[in-house]
Amino acid sequence: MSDPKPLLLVAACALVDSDNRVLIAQRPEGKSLAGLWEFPGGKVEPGETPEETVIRELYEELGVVTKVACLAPLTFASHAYERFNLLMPLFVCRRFENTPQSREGQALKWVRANRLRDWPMPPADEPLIPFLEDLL
Ligand SMILES: Nc1nc2c([nH]c(=O)n2[C@@H]2O[C@H](COP(=O)(O)OP(=O)(O)OP(=O)(O)O)[C@@H](O)[C@H]2O)c(=O)[nH]1
Repeated sequence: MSDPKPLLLVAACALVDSDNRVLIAQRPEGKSLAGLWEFPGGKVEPGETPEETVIRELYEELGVVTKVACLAPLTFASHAYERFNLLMPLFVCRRFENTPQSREGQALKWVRANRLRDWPMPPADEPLIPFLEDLL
């Protein structure tokens, strides 16, 4: 019998600009799911709240500064990947400082919610799109 699949907690954020577009980032070569477009975020480290994870990752990946009060929970993704089960809360953030810049070599794109399907995303993300379309 193989070990039960671990539950991986990842926190992600849809940054929304003044034109109601959402930021997506392309996963770089060499990582799992390379080439797919995703919402900024990452694994929740021990002792972190998901909000703290998002704030840390936005800064590390994009140089963006925000705070807990500017993160609104929108929905979550739950997806069974081959090696783990992903649970991923998705926050929305409209108030942040600094223009997002690619700090880890990832391509960035601002897209309208109703155009997100034009950009291939990980399977866990597809059910998130209607929530963003409704909101934006
Ligand atoms: N940040 C982010 N991760 C996502 C999204 N959708 C999705 O399935 N994931 C998965 O959640 C995990 C995020 O972890 P991470 O971003 O810290 O991991 P990582 O780059 O070190 O990649 P790796 O450890 O999978 O190679 C990855 O397995 C990624 O495939 C998303 O929209 N944003």
